[in-house]
Amino acid sequence: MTTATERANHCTTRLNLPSSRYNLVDSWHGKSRVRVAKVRREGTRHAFVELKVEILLRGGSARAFTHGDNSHVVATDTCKNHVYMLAKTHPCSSPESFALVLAERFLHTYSWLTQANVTVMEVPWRRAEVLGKNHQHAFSLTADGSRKATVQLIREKHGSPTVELVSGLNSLSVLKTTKSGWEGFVQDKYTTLPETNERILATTIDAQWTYRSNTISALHTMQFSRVHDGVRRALLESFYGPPDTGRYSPGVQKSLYEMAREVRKRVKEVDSVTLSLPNLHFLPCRIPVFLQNGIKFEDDVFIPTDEPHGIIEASVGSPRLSRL
Ligand SMILES: O=c1[nH]c(=O)c2[nH]c(=O)[nH]c2[nH]1
Repeated sequence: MTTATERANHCTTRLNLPSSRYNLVDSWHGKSRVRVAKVRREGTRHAFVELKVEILLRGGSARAFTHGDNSHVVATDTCKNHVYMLAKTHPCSSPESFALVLAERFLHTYSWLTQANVTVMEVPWRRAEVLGKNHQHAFSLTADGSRKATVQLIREKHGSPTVELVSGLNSLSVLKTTKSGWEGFVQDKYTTLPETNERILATTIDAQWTYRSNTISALHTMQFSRVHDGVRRALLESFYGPPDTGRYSPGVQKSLYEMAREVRKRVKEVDSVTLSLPNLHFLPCRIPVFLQNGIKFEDDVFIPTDEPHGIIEASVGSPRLSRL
């Protein structure tokens, strides 16, 4: 679920670095893609959740790498078992809460660990609707974006552990057929793209956000599902614009900024928002057979492409977070 470089960035170095050139600098291990599903039964009405979990543990196991001494290694198989054990008692109602409790469980159980990183992705099953009614126990898989949470829990020498929680909404695909353009960009001998004030705008939103309150006790009482719904609504409503008129977008960059600002404006718990928006091009269909037959492109027939695509990313947060 994460790349090795992301994991390396994640596992901030707290080791005493060895002086020799080829010593172990840092190490961690864990289990990836642990899948678990939970049914919560409230009478005949069931709730269903499927999670994909990744665990990375740091601390105490350097000698397993350098000397083959596994005496302080929690087997990756054991890591997996903790996921199922927790699912038995935890409602699994939000990836954030599950990740937080799981990370705490590792630090609490194994005293030599200095850090537990847990990422939980929720598979987007939604309650089925039949004849306009919510079904009691049937679900369908949607392409409506999925929730993700990453918790980094660090044991401090004195006092309680510190925590960093990043929530995410991934792969939420959106499109609008007008009220989008791209003009005024650099023109030089390499430029071939014509300017336009009429085009399709399509993207797949990947959003990540951090929280203003970053203490374990504040996070334990946070209503993550309400926050998530608020973030989703802010992103979508900002991208779409009002239903009757829409809102003109002069570029993905401006849309992204407006979307992120809308999240911060509406959802008070959110601190910084990072958005990654691919620009999924729908090319005007001006193929030779159209031209030969005198058929004009009238903003009607397009050729959808997914490769290559533009990629526009930015973080929006308090001024103290700004690097620009
Ligand atoms: O909204 C856009 N932003 C860009 O940076 C860009 N670049 C491009 O070729 N088309 C677009 N569209």
